[in-house]
Amino acid sequence: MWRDADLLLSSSSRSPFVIFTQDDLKKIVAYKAVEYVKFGMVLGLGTSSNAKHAVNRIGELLLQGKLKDIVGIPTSKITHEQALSLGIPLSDLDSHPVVNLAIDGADEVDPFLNLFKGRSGSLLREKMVKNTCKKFIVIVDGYNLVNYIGGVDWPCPLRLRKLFEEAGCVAKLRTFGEKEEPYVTDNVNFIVDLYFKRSRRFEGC
Ligand SMILES: O=C[C@H](O)[C@H](O)[C@H](O)COP(=O)(O)O
Repeated sequence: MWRDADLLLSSSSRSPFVIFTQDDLKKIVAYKAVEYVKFGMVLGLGTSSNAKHAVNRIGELLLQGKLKDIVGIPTSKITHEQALSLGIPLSDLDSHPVVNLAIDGADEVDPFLNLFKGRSGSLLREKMVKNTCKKFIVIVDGYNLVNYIGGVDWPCPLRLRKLFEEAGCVAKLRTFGEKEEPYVTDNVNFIVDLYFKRSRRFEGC
């Protein structure tokens, strides 16, 4: 199945084929997103397999002196620890209530750019950062592209415990390390992994 396969892409008609893994592609879009980071910004640091690469890149640029005077607001404990280990200065929304730019991932993206988020269990802080940021960049890869939100056969974490009790459903609150609650948002700045899109030509390889 193409989603599970390594991707075979040609960077130009003359150069040899290059094999990109799924993780390589996540890194490419994450690095592209980090190009929007400027000196002096307050940054929302997202929590996802894609955003992880963005945080790494921010740390790398800081170390190289190519980025200065930024402060990060992590959206989860795991991102907090990652950023700390990279020497990224951190703060919180109490001290920095306005976030200039947030970079995060998403679980699902439909053709109208509606998003589904929250399966990685860090949604509360993600929501708070998203609601205060001036610019929100969501980085996704081909795994996340769906025809319609909620159509993928994955668990859908909800906080609507009481709403479904009458129907005999029992809600389970998931904790850190699992997936917690979803939300759908739209009208965001959005970078689609173009490399992955192109790779569809190689579907079946
Ligand atoms: O709660 C988690 C966030 O909304 C994540 O951004 C989302 O679950 C995507 O994470 P991943 O890229 O690790 O699947």
